[in-house]
Amino acid sequence: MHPWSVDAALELNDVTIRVVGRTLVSEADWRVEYGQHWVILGPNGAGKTTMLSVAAAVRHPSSGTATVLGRRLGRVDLRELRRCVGLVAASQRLVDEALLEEEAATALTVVLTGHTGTSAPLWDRYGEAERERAERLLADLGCKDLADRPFHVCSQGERARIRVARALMADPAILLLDEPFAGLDLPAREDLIEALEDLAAVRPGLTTVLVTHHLEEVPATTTHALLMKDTRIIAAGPVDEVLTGPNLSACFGRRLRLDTIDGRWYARALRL
Ligand SMILES: Nc1ncnc2c1ncn2[C@@H]1O[C@H](COP(=O)(O)OP(=O)(O)OP(=O)(O)O)[C@@H](O)[C@H]1O
Repeated sequence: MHPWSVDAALELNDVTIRVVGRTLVSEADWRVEYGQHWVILGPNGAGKTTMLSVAAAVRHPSSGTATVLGRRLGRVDLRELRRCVGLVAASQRLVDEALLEEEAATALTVVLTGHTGTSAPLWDRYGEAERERAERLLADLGCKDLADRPFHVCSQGERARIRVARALMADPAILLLDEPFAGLDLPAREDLIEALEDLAAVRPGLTTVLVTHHLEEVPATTTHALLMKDTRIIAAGPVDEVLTGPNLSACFGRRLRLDTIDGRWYARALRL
């Protein structure tokens, strides 16, 4: 298929993002095709979350153009566009979890609120079909048995998977995950990675973008990688071409060695 004959899931051309007196992203060119699975890596403050906020139709470029799901930011109603984008970000709660905790909402209820994009459940909007869909999504994320468990008693790892199920409830064309592994212990991290790998198999059309600091957290199903440093993209493309020792060393400013085991990536500092 010719790249110009079809809209990309995401397309940034020469995008710069400035806030008062500060540049957060400089001259970014990035194209994500439907069905691709990207990881964005880079040191603290490199601009990863800012890039994701453009993809989530939360932030406009200060200059350049950004197209999300074929719609150009600045020309469309962002709220409408945001409904087509699933976002899981600890820093940007789309759901008032405190409220749901207070009401002892179950995991299933939390997922159902993703259908209406609301903090509280709107029961008259959920029928049998939505209920079945929410149960199926919990099963897809390996949380089938949690449906009736109050969300507030679920472990951090379980909550992380329930949040992904909630984000998928609106049937987004693209799923954005900003450090979804933060605060998870090793088994919970591995469970979430496995759930994301299973998701890629079950929903081949879904496009995903994951922001993380750790190579160990990159799912084996990842197809493309983007490395950022000091507001700039320093490499972007197929994962095998981008995730290399020299590229990661340049990105993180340390001499790193990269190993792959069972399709996953591991990095450590080179010792002399
Ligand atoms: N609204 C803002 N005003 C001023 N500076 C900001 C604003 N938002 C972000 N920044 C700064 O821009 C830089 C890039 O932020 P961003 O969150 O995109 O980085 P990141 O790569 O996701 O970092 P981390 O890995 O630490 O989460 C940071 O130094 C941050 O402090």
